[in-house]
Amino acid sequence: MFQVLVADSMSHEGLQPLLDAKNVNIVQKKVEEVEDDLHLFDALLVRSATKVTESLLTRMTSLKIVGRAGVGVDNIDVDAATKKGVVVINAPDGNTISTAEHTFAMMASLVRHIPQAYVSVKSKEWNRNAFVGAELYGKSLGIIGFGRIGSELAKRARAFGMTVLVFDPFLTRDRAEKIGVKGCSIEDILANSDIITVHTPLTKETKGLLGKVNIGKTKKGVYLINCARGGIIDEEALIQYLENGHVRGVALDVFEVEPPVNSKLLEFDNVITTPHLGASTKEAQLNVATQVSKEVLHFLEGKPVTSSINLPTLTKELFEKIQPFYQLGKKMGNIVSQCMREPVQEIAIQYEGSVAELETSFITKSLLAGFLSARVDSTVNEVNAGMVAKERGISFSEKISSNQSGYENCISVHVQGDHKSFEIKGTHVPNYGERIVGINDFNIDFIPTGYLLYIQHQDKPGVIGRVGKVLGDHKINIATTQVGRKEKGGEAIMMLSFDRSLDEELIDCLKSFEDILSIRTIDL
Ligand SMILES: NC(=O)c1ccc[n+]([C@@H]2O[C@H](COP(=O)([O-])OP(=O)(O)OC[C@H]3O[C@@H](n4cnc5c(N)ncnc54)[C@H](O)[C@@H]3O)[C@@H](O)[C@H]2O)c1
Ligand SMILES: O=C(O)CC[C@@H](O)C(=O)O
Repeated sequence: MFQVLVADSMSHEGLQPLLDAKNVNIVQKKVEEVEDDLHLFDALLVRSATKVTESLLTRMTSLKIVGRAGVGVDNIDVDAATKKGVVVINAPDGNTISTAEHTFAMMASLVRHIPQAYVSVKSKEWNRNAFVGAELYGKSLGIIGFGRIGSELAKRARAFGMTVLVFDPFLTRDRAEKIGVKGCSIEDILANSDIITVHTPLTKETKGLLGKVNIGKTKKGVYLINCARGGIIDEEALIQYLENGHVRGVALDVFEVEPPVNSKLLEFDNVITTPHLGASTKEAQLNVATQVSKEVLHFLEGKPVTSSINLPTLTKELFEKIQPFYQLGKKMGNIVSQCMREPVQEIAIQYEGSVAELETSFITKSLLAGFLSARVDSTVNEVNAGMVAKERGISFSEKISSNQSGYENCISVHVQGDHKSFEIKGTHVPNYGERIVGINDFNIDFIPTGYLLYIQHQDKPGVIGRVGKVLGDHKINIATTQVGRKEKGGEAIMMLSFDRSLDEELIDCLKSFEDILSIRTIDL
């Protein structure tokens, strides 16, 4: 009999697949209430309230799977779960419509002062002049993060006659055109939107995305909305811009700390809030609970799961053989993503030599995960990478070729974007490790690890020396250097590695050199 702990409140109807299963016993209690029995549970189902920490995972010694009835898994220590061999699944699209509708409701409430007017009428006032609002019609809505929720919101905004501007590193021209929105840079969104709403996950890239600098670039009188995750809009900066009147109004469903009992934001009349209600509809809760219940049951019964966000389903033996290429693939994907910072439509992977005899689809997924994780968040991995890539309109293919690389094994990747393409080659040498041996037709040889600087430059005397001098002047120690060129005096590349990351100011200084064509930092 499998023991399943449902630790947060969940739709009873949605739990029916588990309740109906003859081999499952469900306990619906908070973690604190079953502290002594934690070691008995095979599965744990949560929403966002229960924090699935490393310590909780350690105490749940029989745990095999965690099911998150919702999208964000920021309340689950996925790395710790992965290390312990615990599968984490979520319900990625069950609450999309509810959250998009909630965001829309917040937007309408914000520009028409509905919450403030409600409170006023309830206090027996009848003050029509105090709540004159604005129409949504004809306004520009900037959507940052154009995944499931962002796209659903865009459809609704267009139906209201709004101009929709969208920023998402994954948005390709094709996808934008299909949905009828305008893909643009974040700078365009900041400068031209009347209302800006964020729909990204909370990652190290999106934390504070709307902070002191970026809010300062918005139109005076802008409205801001966050129904994604607290922290994407920096609360301290937001308070400053509310105080100086730059931001006209804010709608928040989520906060850096929830509940936000001590937050100064609650003191502003033009900040409207809900207590993380985006997904709180009967429909969404039924959807997400049903999705995770079915998946958990499948998993416990030994059937495949489709929405796992951490573990690959490989046998240990096969995994050991693939492991070195798996790692190499992930790093190559990550390098490509960081070098090619523009929308990508196609990723073509070619395998040559001994690696081609292995189950390459796993390496492909690992490579995609490396590529996507540099853009999405840490929850994209080899299990869901293919699905996420397709959702983002990125096609990928793999080809097995006869070995013409000159190496015992070789993985080549060609990435095609809207305006540019990028190529990289890697190999794994037994007892020696992984090497990147080609970039865009340049032969090179470096270990993909640490902090790297990829510089394209003219092959002229003194360029390498000048770079070295500036780094030296800033007390930056170069750990390794690799250079490559195709012909004397033509285009050349440098790959430098460091023990620590380089600051923006230094990169800007290097970029200003005449013979430097481009610079990319790569953090592996
Ligand atoms: N308020 C709620 O109750 C509630 C409910 C559901 C989801 N959420 C939050 O909403 C978020 C979005 O959900 P979704 O289902 O649309 O996820 P999604 O993965 O479909 O979409 C997220 C999008 O953000 C984009 N993105 C990532 N980094 C970016 C960056 N730096 N700049 C711009 N775009 C970036 C990704 O490319 C992706 O398209 C979730 O991560 C979750 O945290 C909140
Ligand atoms: O469980 C909830 O209600 C919140 C869910 C939401 O934040 C999510 O990420 O799916």
